[in-house]
Amino acid sequence: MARETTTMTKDPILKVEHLSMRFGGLMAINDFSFEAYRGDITALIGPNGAGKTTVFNCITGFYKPTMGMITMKQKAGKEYLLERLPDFEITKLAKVARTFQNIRMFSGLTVLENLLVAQHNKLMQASGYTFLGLLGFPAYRQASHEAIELAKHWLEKASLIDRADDPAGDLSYGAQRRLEIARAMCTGPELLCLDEPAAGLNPRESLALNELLKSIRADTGTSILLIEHDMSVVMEISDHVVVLEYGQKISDGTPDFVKNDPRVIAAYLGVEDEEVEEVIEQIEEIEGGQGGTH
Ligand SMILES: Nc1ncnc2c1ncn2[C@@H]1O[C@H](COP(=O)(O)OP(=O)(O)OP(=O)(O)O)[C@@H](O)[C@H]1O
Repeated sequence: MARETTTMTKDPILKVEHLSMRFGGLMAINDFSFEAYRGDITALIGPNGAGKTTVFNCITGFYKPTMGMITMKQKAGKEYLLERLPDFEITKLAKVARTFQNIRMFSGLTVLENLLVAQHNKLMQASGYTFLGLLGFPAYRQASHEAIELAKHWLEKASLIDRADDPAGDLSYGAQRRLEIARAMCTGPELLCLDEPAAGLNPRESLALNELLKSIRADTGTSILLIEHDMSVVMEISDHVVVLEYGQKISDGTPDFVKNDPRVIAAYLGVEDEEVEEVIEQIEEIEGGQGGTH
């Protein structure tokens, strides 16, 4: 497995160690370890069926791994073993939020209401888990005002403020994807996990997504972990790329390092290990040939 060493001095927010996940006779993830660094956009890539979504489901509590340890280290130093937490506590306590490959939102609620539902926990707490909200209790009124302000903030960021009162189901596909990200940001995550955020987007929507993710990284310092097939998105916005093939890590480093790694090139071309060198030689020949024409 190829690994670049320059990233090793960074501060990890997420450590996945010796993760394995078995489905009956299928070992979907086999002794997989990697780290995501604080403040980085980390991309998890690999061919279809490599195990990316399974890793995500283990991190976010949808699956309990067969083996392995997943440690989330918050900014303030507190650590959580995610494989031991139920999924709702992974969001609430560990501050890990996620979006899904298939968009999940309340399409009959307005765009703004979707972001308020995401802050339900905070509002319930302010109501003392009783009817204090109905009585206009000051602490509840304050929390409710703050929830609306936070929702508006993320609607601005996601370029959706003009659509705040429209039903979420009326938004275009690309706008729904941005709404999902805004909704996840309203839970105040330290780690935002995005499952194929660019899937089905046209080039203009893809560009808007890139800008949103880069602004989240720059303005909030939130770390982002994403699964993505669209290499233009991965190479444009990622600080760090981890590559999976058949449930095992085959490469780990910067986008430049990974895209030039022979194992990665071979995995994407679907060749056997013993053919890797041959494929690299062919690629070099082609690149050499192209170099002469520029
Ligand atoms: N719940 C499950 N039960 C049985 N097998 C599963 C389950 N979830 C995933 N798998 C299998 O585990 C392997 C990895 O699947 P996974 O969806 O994690 O891959 P992926 O890299 O996300 O693929 P894609 O890029 O196509 O979404 C596949 O062989 C898949 O069929």
